[in-house]
Amino acid sequence: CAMAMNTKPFTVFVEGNIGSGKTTFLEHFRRFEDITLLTEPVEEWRNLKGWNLLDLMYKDTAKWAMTFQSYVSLTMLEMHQRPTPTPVKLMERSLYSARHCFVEHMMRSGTIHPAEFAVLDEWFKFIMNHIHIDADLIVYLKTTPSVVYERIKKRARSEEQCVPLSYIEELHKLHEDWLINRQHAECPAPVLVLDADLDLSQITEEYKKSEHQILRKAVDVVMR
Ligand SMILES: Cc1cc2cn([C@H]3C[C@H](O)[C@@H](CO)O3)c(=O)nc2[nH]1
Repeated sequence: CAMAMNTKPFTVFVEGNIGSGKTTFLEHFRRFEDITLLTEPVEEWRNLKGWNLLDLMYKDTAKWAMTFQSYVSLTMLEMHQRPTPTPVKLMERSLYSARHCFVEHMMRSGTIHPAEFAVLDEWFKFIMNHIHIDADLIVYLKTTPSVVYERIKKRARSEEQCVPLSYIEELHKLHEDWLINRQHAECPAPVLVLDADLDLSQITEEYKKSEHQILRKAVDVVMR
């Protein structure tokens, strides 16, 4: 059903560690015509005018992490701002996980210089204070670091093969601080936690739990 352009879509962020199954989760909703799926623009990060920023970041993190996260945040902002013709919009990750998980980790681990962190943080604060970001629900694909570490090995995305378990564990803790302990207030959306350790066969039940909640909200938005 066409969306009256004056109402905002019910916007869902799908968040979780590397290898937690976000893309698989989003693809589960591909069949619904009333939902717009915005998957992580990894291909844009892999080819910005011929430069593979993702690979550069993993290969020489100290040199390229700031540049990479700066571009990731720009692509995220573009996705947040992209007009959505459907009542529901599902996004893979967000400006919030960019700042509170990835940039935060890079600052704490000393991967980026405090001056670089300060610049990224000023951009984030400016956006938070001047641009309205829709956020109605966060689906958190909660995983155990060792489980996703094995998946990353199996998935064998070339740039990630040197990712150590310690990085996955630190990213997990930052997701928990943000989504379970709610240590950051900019994104007040409720969090639906799914057990994403489940393997593909079992996880359909978990998806059904979120599907009901998301689609019911979509009906509310359309009927508003
Ligand atoms: C918002 C955001 C997403 C994101 C992904 N990544 C990395 C993790 C994975 O290896 C790959 C695809 O998610 O990109 C990152 O380093 N920083 C990020 N920030």
